[in-house]
Amino acid sequence: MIKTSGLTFQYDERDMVFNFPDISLGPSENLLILGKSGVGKTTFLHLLAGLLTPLEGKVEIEGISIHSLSNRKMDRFRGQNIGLVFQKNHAIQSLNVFENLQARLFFANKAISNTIISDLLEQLDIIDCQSKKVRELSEGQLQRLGIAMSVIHRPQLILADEPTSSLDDDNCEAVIQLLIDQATANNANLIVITHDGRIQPLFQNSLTL
Ligand SMILES: Nc1ncnc2c1ncn2[C@@H]1O[C@H](COP(=O)(O)OP(=O)(O)OP(=O)(O)O)[C@@H](O)[C@H]1O
Repeated sequence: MIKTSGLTFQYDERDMVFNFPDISLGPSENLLILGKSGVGKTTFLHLLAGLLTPLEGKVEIEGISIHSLSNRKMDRFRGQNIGLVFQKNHAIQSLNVFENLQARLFFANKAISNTIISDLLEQLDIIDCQSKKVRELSEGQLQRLGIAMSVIHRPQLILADEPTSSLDDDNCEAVIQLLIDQATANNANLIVITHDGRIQPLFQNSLTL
């Protein structure tokens, strides 16, 4: 569950102040955040992930006010409870697909289960790539690995930044459906930011910044 109240943010004293709307999602609810380029979507997502500190207001995830945590506790909280899907893949190039997921579980301080990894790779249809190095993957396979890495540790909150901007309609819907399925399977919240209106019908809630 995630709830925000009165969130504002400013990059620098001379910059404009962003005022973000309050959001509140119950168990397993998802949200699409739309908005034109430059309106502050990524900034909002980074506040929700605890990567930026608000000027005012708070973000509560599973009842914890995340910006009141120390940096060390915040890093640990994020590693264990949040799954981030970025436009650019953050997998470790020198490891293969399977090893990347083992590493993700290690860094989240979760037990390393090869069965859970295999099951997820099966679900995402990249089991045949498990021994491939990251640089040997196609764009679509890389995107699936990105999703696998964001959900393998069963986070309570999945945050995705423009996951579909470079995809055709079929792949766009497939990627969003994968994220929704993973969130539902783990009883997690999913928040996606985009300027891609194609995916709006797949979401329970949406708001425009
Ligand atoms: N580190 C930064 N320092 C100063 N200004 C920044 C910084 N990052 C972003 N901004 C500015 O804040 C505004 C919002 O940026 P943000 O990336 O949140 O927008 P966005 O809605 O995600 O845009 P896009 O859809 O193009 O990715 C932009 O005007 C941007 O130039």
